[in-house]
Parts: sequence; structure tokens; C-alpha cells
Amino acid sequence: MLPKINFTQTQSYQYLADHLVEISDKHLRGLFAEDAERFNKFSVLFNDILVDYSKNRINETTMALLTQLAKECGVEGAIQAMFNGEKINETEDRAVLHTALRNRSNTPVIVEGKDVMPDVNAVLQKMKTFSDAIINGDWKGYTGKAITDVVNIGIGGSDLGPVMVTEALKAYKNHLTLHFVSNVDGTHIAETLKKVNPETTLFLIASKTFTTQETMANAHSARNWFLAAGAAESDVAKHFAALSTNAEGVSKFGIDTQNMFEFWDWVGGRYSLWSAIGLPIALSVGFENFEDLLLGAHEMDIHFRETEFEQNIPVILALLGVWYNNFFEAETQAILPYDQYMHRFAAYFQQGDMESNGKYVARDGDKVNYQTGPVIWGEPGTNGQHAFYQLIHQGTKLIPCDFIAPAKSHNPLGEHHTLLLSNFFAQTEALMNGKTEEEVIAELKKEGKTDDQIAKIAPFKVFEGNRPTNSILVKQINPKTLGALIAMYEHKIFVQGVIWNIFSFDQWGVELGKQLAGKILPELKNDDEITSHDASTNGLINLFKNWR
Ligand SMILES: O=P(O)(O)OC[C@H]1O[C@@H](O)[C@@H](O)[C@@H](O)[C@@H]1O
Repeated sequence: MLPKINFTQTQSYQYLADHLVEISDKHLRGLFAEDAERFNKFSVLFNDILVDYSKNRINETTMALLTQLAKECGVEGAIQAMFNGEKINETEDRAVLHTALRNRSNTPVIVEGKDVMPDVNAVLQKMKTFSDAIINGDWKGYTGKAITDVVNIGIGGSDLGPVMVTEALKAYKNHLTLHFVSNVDGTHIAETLKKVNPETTLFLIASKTFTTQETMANAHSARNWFLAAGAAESDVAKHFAALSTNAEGVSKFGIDTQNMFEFWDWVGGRYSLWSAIGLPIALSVGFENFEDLLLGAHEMDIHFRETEFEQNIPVILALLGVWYNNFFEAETQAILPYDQYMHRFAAYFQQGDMESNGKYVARDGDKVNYQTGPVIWGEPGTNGQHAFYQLIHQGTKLIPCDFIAPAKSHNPLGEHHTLLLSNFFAQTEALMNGKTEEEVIAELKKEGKTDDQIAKIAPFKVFEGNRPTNSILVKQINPKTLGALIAMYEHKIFVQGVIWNIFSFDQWGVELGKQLAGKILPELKNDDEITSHDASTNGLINLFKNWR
């Protein structure tokens, strides 16, 4: 059980509220000038990942108070409760054990009196055997040909993780071509099927519940397409596998449970890439690389579980997020990877973070009286620089940003990586320092501008700076470091949920739309005029019926 504490009632919260006044007056430039040790004090090196959080609007007092806040909110106990398999997902009465899926130490993890590790390891072994056979061509399709293409059909947590990781690890890819179909818009499956050959395609139907409307619709269309191409019902077993917790649903669909890769209700959808849901990753980069991904995450788990808060990366990142969200009233948080392969990383954590912490009901059932999860967004640098960074630099909103970059590129082409990294370093420096009016004037003078011209243009060229960033420098994006980075953000989200006193592992907020779509669906199946909704919904449905 997690504690039910309103963090705004804690002593440290009151101290932080007072301390905010003091920090608000300080500029990051001054904080750096004051303290030559600032970088050393406010950065943590973990294996091949350096997290530099010194360019934040904090000093030692801030961090001490934030750490105290985490303690007062029971974060220490919550961490142990999660790892120990307590049912901390209370509204669904479930344990939360994605950490068991990557428990490479193989120590027992007990859920309801039973060690889950033998089952976890058995599925991993099955994934290894299967992915090896597909990759080396031993597994043959219905006409005796090896598999060349894999189509993963899933949505949300059964799509975003494998998409993000297979993209991020493209440098490790083998000959198989991976496709991902998620949207119920028929365009998604139709366009994908145009690219593949039924004789050499493997479909993975990925759904924890095996009831998700989009996934079932796409899976049925894929199956119909496969049979229409001349394959027999008995050939389905060679071309369809299921990644699910629902054996009954899987066999009802017509997939042999031999071809089912199981996971369990204690794996949340958005935390499931470590489970059988990760099969497309193993297929794309090989099982050994998948194991390295698990290992990287496991090492971060150990760091998170065992390190004191002052040096604990996920805890530090979570506390900084709380600092901006609840004291500076920042509404969003940007994730900006300077790595083209990581182009889906922010999208992945939109689900990870926003589905976990986008909640206004506290753990005691009451409405919260403070802000919870931020809006997560981001695009890779340097593209974002030419699109939305204007607002980050000179807009009226405070946007804390995580900058992530690898020191080594997988494509060391000419000067590209040096150019990329010069931008990575320059951006956080610019956001921190800004540019003063004096600097702008001096620059314009140097350009030979007249006093009149300078007076006119100078205000627009001033940058306040003092905009907070974290810099996450990674030696190289490889399976291990990527695993660690993902686990780092997962735990950050968890810590924030504990502090905000919400349940981070349910997602009731996605249900209402699903229910209403289910109600409207039959109304769209005829041409009758609709009057059962509000005027807007009626009007829209009736025009749609007219136009279709
Ligand atoms: O994996 P399935 O069960 O198809 O769910 C797919 C997704 O559905 C959504 O409605 C959410 O609940 C997500 O958390 C989940 O990842």
C-alpha cells in the first residue's frame, strides 16, 4: 500500500514555498558564478550516462528540501513496495512488476506467494528460440520460404515501446523488415499490406487484453488478407503469433496458443516493452541485444532501489519536475534527443508519463488541489531548433527541457556529429545565460549599426535566459544505455506519482471515449437521422451520414 499524503501539507513543501522566493530572484548565470563546484555538485555519472542537472534553478538548499519532500511523502517505502510486488496499483488490485521482467539477477520476486521469475524466464527462453528461428530462416512460411517481414499489430503500450526501441536501435538491425500497424484507420493496415508478401510475412498480434477494438479490427483484416492470398486456415499458425495475457481471446481469434507469448496482469501496458510485447525488438535486433536492453534497465533498477536520494538519478529528475510543476507552475516538459534514431522517444513518454500521471483524483479518492502530471512533448534536435525553440528561448512560458545526446554516433559521417553536438551544448548554454541588453548593444555596435537602429532592434534581440535544462550525455545509444534511459524515466514518473498522491499505474481516463464510441458505432451503421445526443454531436453525425 502506498501512503496517502497530501504533499502540500508537508513541512518541506512549506519550506520550499518560502525558498522559491529566494531562488526566483537568482539568475542561473549568477548561481554558476557563485559556485565553481556547481557542475560537480549537481551531476551524477551512472555507467555510460552523465546526468548534468546543474543548469536548473536550484541550489543546495533546494535539493535538500526536495529530498526531504520525497522522504516525507514516503518515496523510500513506495520504491520497496513496488519492487517487492505489493499491489500498489490499488484501483486494479494489481502488483506493478515490470522490474521483474528485466531482473537479470534472477532473485525471486514473489506475487501472491509465488515466485514469478521461472515464468518470466520461460517466456524469455521461448522468445529466444522463436526469434532465432525467424532470423536465421529456419522458420518457414506456408510455401516454404523464410520470413522477411514482421508486422506488429498493436496500439498504445503494445505499439509505442517496440516502435521507439526498434527505431532507436536501428544501427543494430538485421535483415528483417519491421512494420507497425496501430491506427484503426484502414489506411494504416492497407498501406502496410501493400508492402509485404503473405508467403514471407509474420504477423504479431500484440494486445495485453486481446480485446482492444483497433487491434482486433486490424488483426482480422490482416488475417482475411492472408487467407484471400491463397493460404489455408492451417497456414495461420506459421504466420500469426500473439503477445498477450489473454489465452482465451487468443485461441478464439484462431491463433494456436503454442504461438502465444505470455505476460501477466502485473505488467502495465505502457511498461510492457520488457515483456513478450518486446518480441518485435528481439526480432529486429536479435535476442542478445534485447537481453542487453533488459540488463541496462536492470542496472538502473538497482541504482534506483539502492542509491540514497541525493545521488539517485530518477529521484533527482522527479524532484526537479515537481519543483517546476508545482512551484514555478510550468505546465509542460520537453524531451529533446539529439539523436535521429531516438525520434520516437518523446512520443513514447507521452504515453508513459501522461497516461500514468495525468490524473486529478488523489489516492484517497478526493480531488487534488494542486497540479499533477505535465504535458510531455518533444522532437529531435536540431530539427526542433528550427521549429519551436523560439518559444522556449523567448516565449512567456517556462519549459524545462531534457536534452539527451550520444557522445559517439553510429554514423560518424564527416563533421555531422560534431555539428550536432555543438548545437546540443550551445542550446543549454544559451537557455541558461541568455543574452543581456549590453551584450546585444555591443554586438550591434560592432556590426556598425547607428544608435537609432540599435534602439529600435535591441529589445527583440535580448534573451532573458535563466531557462532550466537537464543535459543527459550518453557515451553511445546502444541496447544497454537505451534500456537504462527508459528505466530512468519510468522511475522518475513513479516517484512523481507517489509525491502527487495519485495512482500512476491505472488508466481509467481512456475508458469514457471507448464506451461512447461503442454506443455511437451502431448509430453509424444505418442512414437514420440521429437525435439522441446533444445538438453538436447530432449535427456532426448527421452531416457525416449525408456526406459519406
Ligand atoms: O495491449 P492492449 O490491451 O491492446 O491495450 C492497448 C492500450 O490501450 C489503451 O486504451 C490503454 O489502456 C493503454 O494503456 C494500452 O496500452
